[in-house]
Amino acid sequence: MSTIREIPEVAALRASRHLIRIPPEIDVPLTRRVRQLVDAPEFRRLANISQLGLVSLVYPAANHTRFEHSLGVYRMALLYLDRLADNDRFEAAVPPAAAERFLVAALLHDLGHWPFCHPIEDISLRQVPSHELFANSFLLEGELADILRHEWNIQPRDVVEMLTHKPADRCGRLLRSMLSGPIDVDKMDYLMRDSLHAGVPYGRNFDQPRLIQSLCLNEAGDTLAITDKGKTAAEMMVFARYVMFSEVYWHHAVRSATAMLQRAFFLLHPHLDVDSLFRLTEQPMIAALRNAAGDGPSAELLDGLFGPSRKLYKRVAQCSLFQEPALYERLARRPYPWLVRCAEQFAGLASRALSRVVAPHEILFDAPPVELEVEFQIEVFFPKEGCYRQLGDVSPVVKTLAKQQFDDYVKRVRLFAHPRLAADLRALPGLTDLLAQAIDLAT
Ligand SMILES: Cc1cn([C@H]2C[C@H](O)[C@@H](COP(=O)(O)OP(=O)(O)OP(=O)(O)O)O2)c(=O)[nH]c1=O
Repeated sequence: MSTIREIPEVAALRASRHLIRIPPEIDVPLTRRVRQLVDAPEFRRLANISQLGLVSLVYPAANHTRFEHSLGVYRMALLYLDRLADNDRFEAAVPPAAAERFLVAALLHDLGHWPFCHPIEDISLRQVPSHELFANSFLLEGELADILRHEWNIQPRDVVEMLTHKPADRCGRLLRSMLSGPIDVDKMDYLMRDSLHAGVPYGRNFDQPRLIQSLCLNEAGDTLAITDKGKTAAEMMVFARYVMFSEVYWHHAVRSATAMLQRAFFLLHPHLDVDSLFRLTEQPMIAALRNAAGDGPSAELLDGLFGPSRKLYKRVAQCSLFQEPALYERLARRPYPWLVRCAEQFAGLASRALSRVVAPHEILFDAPPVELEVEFQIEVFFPKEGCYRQLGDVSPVVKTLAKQQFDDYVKRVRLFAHPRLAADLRALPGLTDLLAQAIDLAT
């Protein structure tokens, strides 16, 4: 095999047999060695982990799995390679063997995800590994590792490196930007797929084929870029991501459910064996958490999420950076245990103000996590002028939505309370002072 187009999987893009169908009417071509990976237990596990976790409590059809998404990402990786195979600079920089490793890395990029991975990772507990690190145990040994070695002639360690390390060489940097960057194969699939299953148009409202058609290399030749033909599609993708965050991933009821799970996990984690817990699929993990909760405070939180009736905590107060910058700045990107202390202090103050017992777990503070989202920095090539410019410099939409603190626009600070308390707390005349006092006491 001497060219990218001769890679059997890229050639199979034009095949009419051995296809897996995924929504929306997309055929993913399978070669024998791809099927072997997809059928391996480490990959099958993803068929029992939902992509969006608690989002389905708000958007009931958002039940698609990491398995479906991974197949979508793999097909997207094939389309990227097929397009870039026409690019002389790409062909010169990326040998076919490296392109094959990229395909495998795209397919396996989510192997380390466990159920409800994002909310749990976001609270940054010492005992919780990153999902990228957790993937090592599924990638480096077992059936899947044997298939990589014997059927693909790929060392599992090289896939781990491609997914987790900052590469020093040009080829590595280029492939890495296709796996994790502003227009990576992951975002291209999940924005469309999450939007489709949630039943909203926002994440699908950009011209994917046009964007793929415009893929090229940046001026230095070590990162993915686009030509000016893809500029509008890229701007609309930035907007799609912004709206998906505000309407789906950071929807207030999704955040209520997220804050409930985070507090339950935080209360339980000293008694959990996280390594074996994270190997479970979704339903067994829920059962293990509820079992560990017994009749302690986390049981009520977990029951509201996973019990026979849905009882999400209600909003008592919320603000963005623009509404209340001082309050926002005090709560955003602070360590999670400190947010729990704020909630405990607020529960004490609220007990006095309402003259009834408010238990600490009945109050939840939710705020943007420490980790910031990826910035949308991408070069645009203007062939007529023969120059490259940053998309943010030629697009007011991107400048506003992506360059300047994407997180502060879409992620709010919120105070949630148990439904039996929320209305009374909202009616308290001194609520804002109570909030400020709780933060002072926790600091
Ligand atoms: C941030 C976030 C993402 N998600 C979903 C949206 C996507 O389907 C998926 C994205 O996460 P991943 O697939 O883990 O990818 P990522 O974190 O590398 O994403 P990005 O490149 O955007 O930084 O998780 C949530 O459900 N809740 C969240 O709070």
